Amino acid sequence: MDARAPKETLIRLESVAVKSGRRTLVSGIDLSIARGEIVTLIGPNGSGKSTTAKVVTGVVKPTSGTVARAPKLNIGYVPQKLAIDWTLPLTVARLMTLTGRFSAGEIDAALEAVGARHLLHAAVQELSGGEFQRVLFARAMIRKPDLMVLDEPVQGVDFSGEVALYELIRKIRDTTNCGILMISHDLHVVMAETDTVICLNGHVCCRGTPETVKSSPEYQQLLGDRGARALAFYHHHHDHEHTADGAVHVHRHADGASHEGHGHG
Ligand SMILES: Nc1ncnc2c1ncn2[C@@H]1O[C@H](COP(=O)(O)OP(=O)(O)OP(=O)(O)O)[C@@H](O)[C@H]1O
Repeated sequence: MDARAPKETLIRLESVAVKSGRRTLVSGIDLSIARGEIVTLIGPNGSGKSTTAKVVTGVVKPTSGTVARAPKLNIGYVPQKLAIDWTLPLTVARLMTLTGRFSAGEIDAALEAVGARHLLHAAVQELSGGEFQRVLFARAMIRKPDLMVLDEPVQGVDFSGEVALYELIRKIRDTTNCGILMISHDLHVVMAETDTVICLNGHVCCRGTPETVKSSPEYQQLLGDRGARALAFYHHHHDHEHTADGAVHVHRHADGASHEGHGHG
C-alpha cells in the first residue's frame, strides 16, 4: 500500500451536540478518525469524553450535527465498566463467548494477540487490573473491528502496567490497522502512543499532535497544572543527592518535610 495515500476515514462527527433536557452535555464536536489512527480524548471529569465516545459507538444519538460512518463500519467497544456479576465464577474462556460464538482457535488467537493466552482458564475475578484490561481488548478484537473505542483502558493499573497497555494498544493498531479512539486521564503516558489528542471541555478546547496540544494555551489553562505535575514524573525531581560513597542526602524543605518527588498520586 502507498504510505502517502490518504487513509480511509472511518467516522466523522460534525458540529455534534448532545443535550439532556435543557442541559447541553457537549456541543460543537468535530472529529474524525482514520484507519490506523489513534485519537485520544482528554479533559477534566464531566467534560464529555464518554458522551463523545458513545456518539461514536452509536449508543448516544446527537441532538444536532451529523455522524458519518464508513459503510459496514465494525466497532469494538471496551467500556469503562463491565456489568459482571462478580459473585459468580467466570473463566476468561467463558467471558470471551458471553456475547458471541467463537471457535477455540479464534479465542486463542485473540488472547495471544494481547499476551493473555495463558489466562484462558483463569477466573476473571482473580485477574490483575492489567490482565483484565487485556482480556477486554481481546474480547473486542475477536470481532475484527475497523474501529476500537476504549473508555479509560488503563484504569486500575499501576504505572508500569499503564505503559505496557499503551504499547499494546499501539501494537494492536500496527498489526490490525484499525482506528482507535480512546479516553484517557494519563496524558503523560498516552502522549507517546497517540497520533491526535482532542482536549474536551464540553466543546473541543484544542486538538493536534500531543506536542502541539501540550504547549497550547487552552490546554495549559484547562489541565496545565495536572499536566505539569505529570511531566514532573519524568523529570524525576529528587529532593536528595546520591554522593560518591553511595550515601543519600535528603534536602529538607522550609516546612520541615522531606519529599521524594517521584510524582506519584
Ligand atoms: N445520560 C445523561 N443524562 C444527563 N447527564 C448526563 C448523562 N450522561 C452524562 N451526563 C453528564 O454529562 C456531562 C459529561 O459526562 P461524561 O460522562 O461524558 O464526561 P467525562 O468527560 O467522560 O467524565 P469522566 O472523566 O468523569 O468520566 C457530565 O456533567 C455528566 O454528569
